Amino acid sequence: MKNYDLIIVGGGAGGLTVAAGAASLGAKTALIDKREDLGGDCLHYGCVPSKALIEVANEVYQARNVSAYGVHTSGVVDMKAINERIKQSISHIQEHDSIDRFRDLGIDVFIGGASFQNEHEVELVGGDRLYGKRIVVSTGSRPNVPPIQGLDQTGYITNETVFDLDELPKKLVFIGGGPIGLELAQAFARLGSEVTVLEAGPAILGKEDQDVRKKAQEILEREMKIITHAKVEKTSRDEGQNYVHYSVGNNSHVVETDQIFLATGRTPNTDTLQLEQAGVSMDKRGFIKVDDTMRTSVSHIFAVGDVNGSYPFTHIAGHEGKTVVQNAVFGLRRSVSYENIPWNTYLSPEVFHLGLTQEEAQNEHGDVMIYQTNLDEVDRYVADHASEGFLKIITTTKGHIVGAHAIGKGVGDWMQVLILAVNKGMKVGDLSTMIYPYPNHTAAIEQASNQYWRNKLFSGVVPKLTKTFIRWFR
Ligand SMILES: Cc1cc2nc3c(=O)[nH]c(=O)nc-3n(C[C@H](O)[C@H](O)[C@H](O)COP(=O)(O)OP(=O)(O)OC[C@H]3O[C@@H](n4cnc5c(N)ncnc54)[C@H](O)[C@@H]3O)c2cc1C
Ligand SMILES: NC(=O)c1ccc[n+]([C@@H]2O[C@H](COP(=O)([O-])OP(=O)(O)OC[C@H]3O[C@@H](n4cnc5c(N)ncnc54)[C@H](O)[C@@H]3O)[C@@H](O)[C@H]2O)c1
Repeated sequence: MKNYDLIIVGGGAGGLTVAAGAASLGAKTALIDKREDLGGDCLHYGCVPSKALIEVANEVYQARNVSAYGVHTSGVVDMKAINERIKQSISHIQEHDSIDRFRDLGIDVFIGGASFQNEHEVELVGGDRLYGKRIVVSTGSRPNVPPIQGLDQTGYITNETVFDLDELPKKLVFIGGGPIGLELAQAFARLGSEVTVLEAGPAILGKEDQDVRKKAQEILEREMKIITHAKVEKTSRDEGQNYVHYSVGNNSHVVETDQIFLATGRTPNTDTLQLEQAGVSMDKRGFIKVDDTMRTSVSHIFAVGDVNGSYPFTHIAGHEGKTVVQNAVFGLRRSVSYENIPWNTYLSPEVFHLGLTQEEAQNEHGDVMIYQTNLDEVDRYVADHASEGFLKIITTTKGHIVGAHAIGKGVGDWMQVLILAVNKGMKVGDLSTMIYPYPNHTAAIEQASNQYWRNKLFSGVVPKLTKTFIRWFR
C-alpha cells in the first residue's frame, strides 16, 4: 500500500487547489478523480459551458435586435455549432487542469471512483488501497432530482446534459428559479426558445437583496414567463409532447413543453464514498459536516467545496481549498471566513452580491445607511442605452460597508472595487476620494459614495460650523 501525507478525493475547483498547494509545499500528495479530464463540474458542466452558451446567446440576441438601425437578421440557431464552440472553451481551459500538469508538480494522480475503508485508507476502483496521513474530500455535487411523478416518462435535462442538445427546443420549462435555472433560461430564450420558469418559492433568486430580486424579475419577464409559488404536481407525455402540471394556490395549470430542465438545487456526491467506514458525519441530505477549519468529525479528514454544503461556488471551493492546504499540511487551525462573500449571477443584466442583503443587515445591525445610485444617473450607462439597474451600498451608521448589491450591465466586473474596499476595511466615504476616469461605468460607485459626504457636509452640525467659520474668516 502506498503512503501519502495527503490524499485528495475529487479533482475539481476545490481539490485541484489543495493538490497544487500541498505539492508545492513538499507534501507527498495523491489526487484521485473518477474522470480523466480533471476540472470538475465548473469546467465540464457548470461555469465554463454555461458562460460560453450565455455569450453566444447574447450575440444572437444583439444581432436580432439591430433592425432599428437598418440591419435585419433571420434564421434558426445551429445548436451543433454552438456546442462545438462551448467544447472549444472547455478544452482550452482543460489544458491548465490536465493530468500531466499535476503529475509534473509531483502529484500521483489516480483515475477511478474512490471509497473509504477506514479513517486513513481509501480504496480505488480495482481494489488498490492508498494510506493517507490526512485526507481531503472534494467530490462536489450533482443536480438534485425532486420526486416529481412522471419524470420517468417525459425525461428531463440538467446542466449535465443540456450542452449536448442537438436542436434548440421550441418550448422549454425550467423547474427552479435559482442561478442555474435563470442563467440558462435566459440563454435559451435569447437563442429562440419559448421559456417558462416555475419557481416554488415566493421569488426568483431567493438569496438576493429584495430590491434586486424584484428588478431582476421585472426585467427577465420581458423574455420569459416566470411563475412563482408554483407547485409542480407531475409531468406527463401525450402524442409525443410533454406537459408540466403545476398549481399556484388552489388553481391548477398545465404548460406544454419539448424539454423539462431541472434546476432545483444540488445533491452532494457522498453516496458512494462509504464515509461511515471512516466515521465522517454528514447531515440529512448527505453534505459533509465541517467546522470552520474545514475539519470533519474526524480531525484529519477535511471537506471543501460543494460537498460540505457551504456556498456552492467555484471561488469558495478555491478559498476553502487554500485554507485547507495550511491546515492539512502544517496541522494549523486557520479558519475560513464566510463574511463578505461575493458572487455574480451572469444574467443580462448581471446581478452582483457582496455580504449582507438589506434585510440581513437590518436584522444584524439595526439601523443601517443605504447609498444607492440608479444607473440612469450614470452618464456612460445612459450613452450605452443600458441604464436599467442600480447599485446599493449598505453600511453601518458609522460608514462601515456590510453589503453591496448591483444589477446592471457588466456590474460583476466593476463591483470588484467594493470587494477590495471591504477587504481593506475602507469606509463608504473613502470610495469617493478616488479619481474615476470619465465616462466609465464605475462612476456609479463614485456617485453612491458621494452621498456619504453630501449627507455629512450639508446636514447636521457641519454646515452650521462652516457658515460660522466663513462669517468669521474675512
Ligand atoms: C450550470 C452551473 C453554472 C455554474 N456557474 C458558476 C459560476 O458562474 N461561478 C461560480 O463560482 N460557480 C458556478 N457554479 C458552481 C460551481 O460549478 C461549483 O461550485 C464548483 O464546481 C464546486 O467545486 P468542487 O471542487 O466542490 O466540485 P467539482 O468541481 O464538481 O469537483 C468534484 C470532482 O470530484 C470528482 N468525484 C466525484 N465523486 C468522486 C468519487 N467517488 N471518487 C473520485 N472522484 C470523484 C468529480 O469527477 C469531480 O471532478 C455553477 C454550477 C453549475 C451547475
Ligand atoms: N453565477 C454563478 O455564480 C452561479 C451560476 C449557477 C449556479 N451557481 C451555484 O450553483 C448553486 C445551485 O444552483 P441552483 O439554481 O440549482 O440552486 P438554488 O438552490 O440556488 O436554486 C434552486 C431553486 O429551485 C427552487 N426549487 C426547488 N425545488 C423546486 C421544485 N420542486 N419546484 C419548483 N422550484 C423548486 C428553489 O426554491 C430555488 O429557488 C447556486 O446556489 C450557486 O451557488 C452559481
